[in-house]
Amino acid sequence: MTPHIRAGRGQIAETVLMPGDPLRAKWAAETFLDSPELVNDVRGMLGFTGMWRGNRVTIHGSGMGMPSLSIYANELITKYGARTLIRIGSAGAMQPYVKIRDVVLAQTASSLSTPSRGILRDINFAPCADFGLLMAAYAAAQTKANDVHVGGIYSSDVFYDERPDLNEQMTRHGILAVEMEAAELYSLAARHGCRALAVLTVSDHLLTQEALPASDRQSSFGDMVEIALEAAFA
Ligand SMILES: O=P(O)(O)O[C@H]1O[C@H](CO)[C@@H](O)[C@H]1O
Ligand SMILES: O=c1cc[nH]c(=O)[nH]1
Repeated sequence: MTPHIRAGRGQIAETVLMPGDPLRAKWAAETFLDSPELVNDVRGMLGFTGMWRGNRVTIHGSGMGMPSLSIYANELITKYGARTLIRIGSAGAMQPYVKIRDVVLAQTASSLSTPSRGILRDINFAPCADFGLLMAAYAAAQTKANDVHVGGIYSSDVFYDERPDLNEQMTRHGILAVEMEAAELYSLAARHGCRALAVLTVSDHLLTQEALPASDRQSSFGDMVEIALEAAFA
């Protein structure tokens, strides 16, 4: 047990999928895992452990934003022995050729800052995905219906950004999409020698202002979950 996770030590798998939304964790566990067991509900943050094709997997919410993800990822890694952490999140497209429901594999995650900044200080660390997971996810994505893009994303501290110039620079520098957790996940994984990847589904478009409803973000991003599971156990 930790301050934020009530699971016993053996109840968390070495492979953890992390959506921001706890109800996406519930939907994904009930849809894709055999015999999913609820292992956490502290503060309403849901975690489930079950089996996928004979492999043990935990699907645990991260909450929104890097400080929240940092709490759960730290505890999952240091107290429960998680070794492979794959974020399954929604994102806002920042390029005209990236469409709603496309999948984005985050090769790198730029940010203005992360919770790890306190440790890294003046180091302009470049958080990046595990290459093996990235390659396996790209291969898995070729078998799915939606288009896949691989490249840099932007992990923002805010959803409602009042600096349009910032998004313009991200778009100008080829950033594919914005979300709010991957940079800290990659930094933590690097520090603890774990594998990490963010597999994202485009739910919003910053250039066209399209946006999917909350119900779709919660329970319709199946390709992303399958890609994450296939990559984890490739
Ligand atoms: O859908 P999730 O995984 O929560 O991810 C995205 O959605 C939230 C904002 O709506 C942020 O957490 C952002 O990163
Ligand atoms: O952080 C996020 C997530 C989804 N859509 C956005 O526009 N931003």
